[in-house]
Amino acid sequence: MKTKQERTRNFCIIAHIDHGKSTLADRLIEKTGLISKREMTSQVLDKMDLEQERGITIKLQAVRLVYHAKDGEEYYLNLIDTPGHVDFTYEVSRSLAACEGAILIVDATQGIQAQTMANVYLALENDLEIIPVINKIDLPSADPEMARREIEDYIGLPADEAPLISAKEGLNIDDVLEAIVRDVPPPEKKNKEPLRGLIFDSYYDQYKGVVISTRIVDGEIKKGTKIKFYATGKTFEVEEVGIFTSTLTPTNKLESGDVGYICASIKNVADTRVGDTIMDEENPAKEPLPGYKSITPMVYCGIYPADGSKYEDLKEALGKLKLNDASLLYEPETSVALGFGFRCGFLGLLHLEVTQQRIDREYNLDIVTTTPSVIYHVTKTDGSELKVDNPTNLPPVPEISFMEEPFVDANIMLPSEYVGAVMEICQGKRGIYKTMDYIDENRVNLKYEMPLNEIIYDFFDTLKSRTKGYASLDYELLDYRKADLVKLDILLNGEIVDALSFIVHREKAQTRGRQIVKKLKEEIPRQMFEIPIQAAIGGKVIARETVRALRKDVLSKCYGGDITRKKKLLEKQKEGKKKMRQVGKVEVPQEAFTAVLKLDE
Ligand SMILES: Nc1nc2c(ncn2[C@@H]2O[C@H](COP(=O)(O)OP(=O)(O)OP(=O)(O)O)[C@@H](O)[C@H]2O)c(=O)[nH]1
Repeated sequence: MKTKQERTRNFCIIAHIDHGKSTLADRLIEKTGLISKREMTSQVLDKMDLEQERGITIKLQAVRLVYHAKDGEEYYLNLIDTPGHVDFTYEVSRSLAACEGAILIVDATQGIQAQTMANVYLALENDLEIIPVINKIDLPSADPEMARREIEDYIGLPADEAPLISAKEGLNIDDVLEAIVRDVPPPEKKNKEPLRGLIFDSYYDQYKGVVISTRIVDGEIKKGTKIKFYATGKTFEVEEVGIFTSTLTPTNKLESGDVGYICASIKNVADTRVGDTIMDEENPAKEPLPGYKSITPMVYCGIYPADGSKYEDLKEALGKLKLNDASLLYEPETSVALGFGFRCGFLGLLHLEVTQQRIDREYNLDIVTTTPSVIYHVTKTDGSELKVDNPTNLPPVPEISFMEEPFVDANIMLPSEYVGAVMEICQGKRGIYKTMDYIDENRVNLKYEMPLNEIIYDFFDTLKSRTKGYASLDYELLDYRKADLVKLDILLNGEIVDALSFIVHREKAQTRGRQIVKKLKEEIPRQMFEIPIQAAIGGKVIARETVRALRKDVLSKCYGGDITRKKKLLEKQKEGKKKMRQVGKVEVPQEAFTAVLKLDE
């Protein structure tokens, strides 16, 4: 009879988006009988509504499965879910650090994609045993041989015995479970050492306070243990420990090798940083677990209530979102054009979009967001340095000695026929070509170094549309580089609209300026007076359009006509007005603030 620890496997599933991670997780859960098929709503692991709708995994979750293997033993399989998007790379890496093995799903119709590789590298960095699995073999266009070849040739993993499965139809799922038992090493047991637990996730629960997901690496933890978090230095007394089944199930203790949860009346998720080490306050380990990083947002924008009187509601909504999202930053800011609002920091564009949608949907608030910005490093002529995430805070030009912008390493995987088109896009975005390798005879991996501020303007959408959706992208921050950057202001009726200013490379300022004034002309309705729309750099106008004045009284059409029609027209106008922002004398529709983000290059 094997010990409990010999019968434990900690693993996660890694894949490119949409290759079937959540679907396979569901099948594994179903097969091991944790939840009966009838009870199962689809995709248990993706708990948040929005995640289900967008088909992406945002919050990490873990679950313990009990599997009766063919060798007659009963195994405890701890499945740790990982978020599936580039914005959450650090969280993925910490989840992987909680495991000994990873199932690598490759879609048999698509082969290896950018995030397949990004995830493989993360798994290798964490010394995980990788088990390749080829999914979607039920589809007529599936080519399992191609997927196998790519796994062997490009990743360098033997794939002869890779299970060929259909997660959707539940085909060959047993092969995956057996491979986990056979190939993933059991956790090392180090019960005698002082406690060290890795935090790989946490969320706020109304009744229990913060619930921490942890992998106990050394020692043990139980109710009453006084714990200390290494990075934040905060101390708490443990109230409950347990494991994740379909709910939280309390246990007496968690010990070395276990994956489970801890509650300790913690009020603030920011005290429980992903990657931090849980220690025993009375018997602290000498060193924390490796790999802790405090993550900083890369993309910033202003968020304002569309209706100024809803400021307090927006504040409350952000506060609640922050309860479960330690990486969301916000602080009050004011804008001349938009009034009172918040400057918010995000891990990336997807994180921004998801937050925007949650405010809209869960809190039913109409918001206006300003142009997203990256963080620029500015060195002033007096030698001082500052970081600027809001164009409005850029010092006057004569005070700036030079500016630096963040660059990323971008990996783009695509069918070779689109190489020309993609190179053109990258070059247009100031990309610097590095290498091109063949994944197989039809697909290539292109590497570029690119300014992050170009990626946040529509790069991903352009890439997808020019490659019929076949290109996949992954990027990570590389360094900061000097660049000739300028602040582009937009003036309406001669006044700068601060919410529309942004920082751009000088070479692109002219084109962008022209595009924006043109777009704004389409968005801004004619008013009683003529409205000049100008783009300017440091007071010098580089582009201009004019919205001509309304000449006729709109109501004149109905003059003497029937009164209901007139009323309707007035009501319609009133409704239209609600969505308008008053900027100086000019009424600007809310959409205008975001329309400038979607410019065709
Ligand atoms: N035909 C077929 N479709 C599948 C199979 N597995 C998954 N799918 C479909 O592929 C799509 C993506 O599957 P998910 O499981 O949501 O993918 P995912 O990798 O979890 O995606 P993220 O959570 O965004 O990372 C869904 O529409 C699934 O129904 C399969 O074996 N066969």
